[in-house]
Amino acid sequence: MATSKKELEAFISRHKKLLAAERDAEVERSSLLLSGCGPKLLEQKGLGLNSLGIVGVNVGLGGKTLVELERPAAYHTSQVLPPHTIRYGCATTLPGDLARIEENVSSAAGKNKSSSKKAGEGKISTPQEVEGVVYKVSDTRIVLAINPSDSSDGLDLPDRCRIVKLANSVTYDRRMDKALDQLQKMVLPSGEDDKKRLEVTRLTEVLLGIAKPSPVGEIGEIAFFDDTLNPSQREAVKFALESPEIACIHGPPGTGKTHTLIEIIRQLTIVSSVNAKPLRLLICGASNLSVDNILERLLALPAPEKGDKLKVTRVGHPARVMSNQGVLDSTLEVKAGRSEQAELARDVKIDLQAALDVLAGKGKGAKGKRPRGTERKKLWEEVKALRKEYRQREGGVIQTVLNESQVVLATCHTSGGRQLHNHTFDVVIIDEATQAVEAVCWIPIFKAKKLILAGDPKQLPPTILSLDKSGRKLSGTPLGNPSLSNTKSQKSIEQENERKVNKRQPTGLRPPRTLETTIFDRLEKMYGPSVKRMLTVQYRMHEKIAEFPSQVMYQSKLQAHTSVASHLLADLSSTTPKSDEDKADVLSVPIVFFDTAGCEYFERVDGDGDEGSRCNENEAIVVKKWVDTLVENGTGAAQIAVITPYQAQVTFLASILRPLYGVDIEIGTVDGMQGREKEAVIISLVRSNNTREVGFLKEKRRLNGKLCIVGDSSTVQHGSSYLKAWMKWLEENADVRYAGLDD
Ligand SMILES: Nc1ncnc2c1ncn2[C@@H]1O[C@H](COP(=O)(O)OP(=O)(O)OP(=O)(O)O)[C@@H](O)[C@H]1O
Repeated sequence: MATSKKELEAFISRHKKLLAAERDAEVERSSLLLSGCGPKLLEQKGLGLNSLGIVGVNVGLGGKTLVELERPAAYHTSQVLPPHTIRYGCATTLPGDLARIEENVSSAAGKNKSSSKKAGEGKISTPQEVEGVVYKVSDTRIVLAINPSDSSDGLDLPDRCRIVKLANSVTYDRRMDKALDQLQKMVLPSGEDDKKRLEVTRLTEVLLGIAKPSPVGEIGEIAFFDDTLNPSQREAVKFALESPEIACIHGPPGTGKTHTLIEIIRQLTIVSSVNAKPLRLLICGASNLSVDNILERLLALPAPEKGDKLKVTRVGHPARVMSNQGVLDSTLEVKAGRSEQAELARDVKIDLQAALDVLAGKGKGAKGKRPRGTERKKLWEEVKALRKEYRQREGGVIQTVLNESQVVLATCHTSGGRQLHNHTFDVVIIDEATQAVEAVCWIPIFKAKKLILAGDPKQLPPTILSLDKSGRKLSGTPLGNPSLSNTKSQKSIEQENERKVNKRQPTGLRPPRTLETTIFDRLEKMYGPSVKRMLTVQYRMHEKIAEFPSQVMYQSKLQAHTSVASHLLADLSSTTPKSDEDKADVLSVPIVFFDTAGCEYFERVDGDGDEGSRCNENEAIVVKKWVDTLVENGTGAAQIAVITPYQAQVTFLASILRPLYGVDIEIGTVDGMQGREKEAVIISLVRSNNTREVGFLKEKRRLNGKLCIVGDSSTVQHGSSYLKAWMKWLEENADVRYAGLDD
């Protein structure tokens, strides 16, 4: 099926076009928001933070200037930052949002100011404004990294400032474009120079259909480290070890995808019948969270009986604010800081910090006065020279740490940074590959000979903004999975899925229709089911709860492990039924459906709901009654989570539940949930919505006890065919109850 030159061209140019469209959409969205809103509204929308003070200007890795901001007590009663969306990492694996520090001015003035400039344009607008990438965020502090070159003519920040989010990193980030350029030069060299510089690996050829995957090598029996692995996990490990170039691991929620990856990592890093020498691995994830998840599990492994503990280094910033110490100690930054060579760099850093302090008016006897004029210029010259020296010394330390690391972990995007520039690896593993756009996956792929992808193509694809004129994703596919977007019954969805799987003929290299087509999807289409192994035992839900998703999305292949298959709330030692009736009706039923059809519980659009956020108060009251019943029967509030698709409903539910149950009970939208394990989950559907995914399925937590759905089957079934089928299934399989509030 060797891919033709024309097909390669079409594939790469389509990717470039889609990325450019995505960037335009992001810039347009940011500019619209910034020009249309004053500071107060921006803060309310989570796009700005007002009245901040600068608490530090420090030097970070790479000699970057790190500006730290907090809410000074003088302007605020609470130091805690209000809710906001300014992030230092996002779903598409980028490093952090682009934000601007500017003077805190009144609403009207701020509005004009913001509108004067488009997001992502230029760097420093006036001496009072500076743009940077969000480097770290905690509850009380936000840190921006300003590029050395951007601050080289002097940082002169206002005393009272604010931050506005200019854009997600997609807007300004070029690493993905660079990866596509590199791919193009590799496979479509325009001259001898390209040919000489960029050697095409067998892996690249296989990924693009230029060459077929090499035959799988038989490796015989494997001595597994983890003897609790189930047969599908063992098979996935074996497949990943014996595949010469690519292996995809399909892990539906709770099937132990991470568990399996950890075994693969352990196997690859030892000498065995498969590897004559321990291999060097690059482990990437679509998000910082996914990378940290693997890192935490690797750190928790027992020390090996013989030999050294695995040398693991995390490049980039751990996502969790409360990251455990082990995670922080594994970061390149901390490791580099602790090495002996670091002493040398440290001296320069101290001088550099001192010079920056003088510039910020914090020098000895400066009393807050910043040097001006020629003195300032001279100091900046000094800072520049010190920075250069620091970078060189620090570079040496970093390379030493990385050269000694057998396993390096980073987001796909971060793996394209300067620190890993000349590093190569035997294997690259990309976790949550179904939530990353293909271009970002290529960044680490260039560094390796073999690729292992893990993910679940049935869960939400990467978030894409670019829409065509008719409001559809660029271009072609309506929102969601095409197979689910027409009205079909559950049976026909199942049959169609079955047919698709059986009939699927491998295809050649096709240009993607949208950025939602991930590399995982594409390889499956290109090479058929033989390119992947699926994990088929889930450890999170009662078998009845998992039945519908298993049938519709996983061809009924998903089974519940015996530890969860029949687990009910009644099995918990903490639950104490009020009566035999409650024991049977409340604690021993896996799925309850409060169908509000006919009750006329109308939803309403939230007051300032420009995003059309909706709320259904009566439905919320049904939820509350059920929470009350669960708690009366001994279920702890901390064991309960309430999920709903709409922020307005979250707010209303919180207003009636928090006064009674405090912060223990978790209430949130599917995306915003914390991921703690819960025994009982309640879903408030509010109305028909077009998510093709039923919220609880995306849950990262254990949901083994009980699921309760509150919704109007007659409205909801007008949503996607998936929801329609789910409603039907619930009517037939759940314990359907009348949701009237007459009493
Ligand atoms: N072989 C196994 N034996 C016992 N428990 C297991 C096994 N595999 C996985 N589990 C348990 O299943 C749960 C899910 O595992 P894990 O977090 O690895 O899954 P995952 O597929 O990565 O999850 P996610 O849905 O978050 O992607 C965990 O509680 C884990 O301990």
